[in-house]
Amino acid sequence: MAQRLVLVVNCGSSSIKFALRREGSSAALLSGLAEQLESPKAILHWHTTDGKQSQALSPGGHADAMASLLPLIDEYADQPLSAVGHRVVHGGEHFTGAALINPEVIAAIEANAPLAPLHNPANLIGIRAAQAVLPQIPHVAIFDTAFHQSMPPYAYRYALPDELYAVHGVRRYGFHGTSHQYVTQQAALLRGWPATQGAWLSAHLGNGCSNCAVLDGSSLDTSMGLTPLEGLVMGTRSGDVDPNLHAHLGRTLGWDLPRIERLLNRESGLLGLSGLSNDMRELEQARKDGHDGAKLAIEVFCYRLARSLAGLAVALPRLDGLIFTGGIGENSALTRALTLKHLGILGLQVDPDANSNLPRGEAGNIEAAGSTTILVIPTDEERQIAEESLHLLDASN
Ligand SMILES: Nc1ncnc2c1ncn2[C@@H]1O[C@H](COP(=O)(O)OP(=O)(O)O)[C@@H](O)[C@H]1O
Ligand SMILES: CC(=O)OP(=O)(O)O
Ligand SMILES: [Mg+2]
Repeated sequence: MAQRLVLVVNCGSSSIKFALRREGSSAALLSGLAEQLESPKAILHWHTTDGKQSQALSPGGHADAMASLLPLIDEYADQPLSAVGHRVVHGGEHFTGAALINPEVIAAIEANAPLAPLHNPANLIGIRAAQAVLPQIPHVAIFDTAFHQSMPPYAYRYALPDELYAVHGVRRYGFHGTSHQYVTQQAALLRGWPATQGAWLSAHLGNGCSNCAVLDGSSLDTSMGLTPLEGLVMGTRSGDVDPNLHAHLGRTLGWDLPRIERLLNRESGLLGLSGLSNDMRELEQARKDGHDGAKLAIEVFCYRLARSLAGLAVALPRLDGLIFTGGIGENSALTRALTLKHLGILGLQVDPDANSNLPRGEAGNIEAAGSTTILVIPTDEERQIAEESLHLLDASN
């Protein structure tokens, strides 16, 4: 039987990441990014075995971008698509795994949108745009939250009156599950273990950042909560603040909730601390050039990351290894080194040469002799989404 083809769509607020994947293959036939949508700078980049190319897009938003990238799918797909797998960030408690998209699933994603205001609305736009252009093919939703449904109540409950959980669903959900699951499986395979073995801490550091404690293939705790704002310092998100900040800003500055939500989600994190940028590459350069804000932002980012990892370690009976992933985790030797400076308490010691000289895009060990394992593993959410989409189709046939 021919290996099946899957289109993976990860629709963000101003971008669409996509990949065309063949079953069982580690490399994508085609992968790309449509970014700065709804602006005059809207552009589509894609990467195939022929190399990298780009094309300007009309500033018409997600639906237009989907229509523009479809001819590429037609060009590179050498057989009909079997499925379209969509990343969906918040699935609430409804979804412990992948779901075939139908009107009820769309309604559940809509119902969870207030809990992931930067993500779910964009995910829905992507689903609708893709369904409009590919109506005959099964569309599958893969939820960031699903992997964390294994957390025990003592990890997912807030210390709030029961009614808020039982009636209103206020609890910790966790996100980036696809990535935490993928990299912990890869870590086990690198050890020569079955994919679901081991006691791991995983740090997914992209625009959004979260940590996760995984034991034998199950998430036991994670740093994000009800929404993707809790926990670590991120590109533009504050991560944890004193919950009384809201009342304080309301009383002292007269700020209403939308203003505070914008502050915490879009104006804070690395961007707010540095006063310069949410992009770690720019901050590293600025730090070298003596920019105090960039230096402070990186220090806070790394200290808070280490503090969260040390806290999550209590979820595990032992530690087989720490994994760095995501754009920052995979590429920023500085972030890894500064974070690991705080983590001697967990038996983690970095080898500076291994850390600085890791070949880009490859998995590798960066621990010093005698240290607990420290790995850098490129995440591949698209691969995991493609595989889970096909598993769901197989299970429902
Ligand atoms: N070579 C690099 N050095 C330091 N940071 C990097 C490097 N490459 C990418 N990054 C950082 O990775 C972050 C984006 O991560 P990514 O995983 O691509 O984000 P997303 O969550 O949108 O998928 C940005 O802060 C970017 O600056
Ligand atoms: C959930 C989340 O934060 O996702 P991203 O990193 O894509 O923003
Ligand atoms: Mg990402």
